[in-house]
Amino acid sequence: MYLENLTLHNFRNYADLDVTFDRGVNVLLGQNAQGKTNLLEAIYVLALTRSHRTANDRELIRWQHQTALLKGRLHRATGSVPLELTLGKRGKRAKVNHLEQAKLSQYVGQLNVIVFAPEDLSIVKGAPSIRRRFMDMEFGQMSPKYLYNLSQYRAILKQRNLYLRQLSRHQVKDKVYLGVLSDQLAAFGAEIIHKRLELLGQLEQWAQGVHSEITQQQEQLTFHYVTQVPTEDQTSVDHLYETLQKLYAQQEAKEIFQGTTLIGPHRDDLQFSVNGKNVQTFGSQGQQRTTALSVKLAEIDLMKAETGEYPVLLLDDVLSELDADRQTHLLTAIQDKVQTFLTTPSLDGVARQLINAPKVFNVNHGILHEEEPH
Ligand SMILES: Nc1ncnc2c1ncn2[C@@H]1O[C@H](COP(=O)(O)OP(=O)(O)OP(=O)(O)O)[C@@H](O)[C@H]1O
Repeated sequence: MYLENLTLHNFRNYADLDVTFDRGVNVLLGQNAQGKTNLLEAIYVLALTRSHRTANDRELIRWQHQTALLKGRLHRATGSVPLELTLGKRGKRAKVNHLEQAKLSQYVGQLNVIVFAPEDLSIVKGAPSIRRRFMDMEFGQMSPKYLYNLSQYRAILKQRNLYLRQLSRHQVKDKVYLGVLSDQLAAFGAEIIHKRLELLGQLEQWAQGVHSEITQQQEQLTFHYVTQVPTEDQTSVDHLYETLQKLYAQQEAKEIFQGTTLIGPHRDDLQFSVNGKNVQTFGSQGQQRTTALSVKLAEIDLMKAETGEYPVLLLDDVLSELDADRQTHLLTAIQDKVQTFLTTPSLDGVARQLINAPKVFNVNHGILHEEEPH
């Protein structure tokens, strides 16, 4: 799939933008703080209805304005799909084919994007919450059911934590209601863990191939999903469900004491190892970078396998973070395959030689000027 064009109205520092993209590589060139990342963010928001940089939608609306409008025509194998998203004070509205979608989860998944920014190195070295967010954002795009289970899980988790706090403060006594919430949480939690395991298994295979190629067969990358559910109970949704139920029963006193839910996919983690050693703790900077790059490139193939089409790739200033070999690997892997948006302060060195006929835009204070093709 690729994004044919984009119209923005009062999004970040873009008052009005109307631009047509290339189906190959689009380069956004410019000094600091001109709006390069804002444009990638706009594409990400058009795809997922939320930003990868902020949880506060207000920040996305141009200062001194009340609403932001994002529109894009998406090209899919089955035809063109107009997408529209309005962000306002009272929330957001999303349209597919000019039809308003009752639920945002019905909208997400039309346009699939993968973003790769320097912060993505934190997928490897950062806190577990970053890896959970990574799994949720990527798998949510591939599976509407995953997204649905996740939103149900989060809602019940909130209720359950509130109730555990009330129990711990002796404001309520009835544990039957806690049991009901635990049951529901176990049901949605089991679905989430099961899907994560399934998709991680596939992602691992793709990532192993890429990693081995980048390191000239010197390194083998492996994934390990870290959860309190023992491996032997991870084989089916039913097993996961029963085990989670048991764990909630066993840990009840502890959870009431702490006033929070200690077990479930919101506490799980993902571990990456290179040649059997945890790369988060023992890996060199280079190994961590290669791991992050392998995982990102693997996502492209996984998304194609799951959805039938390649996603759109957003590369935010990553070239400067990668050495020449890794840059070469990245750019050759995407050539003529994936529509790519790449921000950079300058297009010198490897990139200029490797990118085949890019469409280059100069970004200047929220205005785009297309460069004449070389
Ligand atoms: N809601 C908003 N309304 C208007 N302008 C905004 C808003 N949010 C951010 N900006 C402006 O957008 C600019 C930042 O743009 P962006 O983050 O895209 O930078 P960039 O071109 O990617 O540069 P860098 O290479 O430094 O990351 C800043 O000038 C900032 O003041």
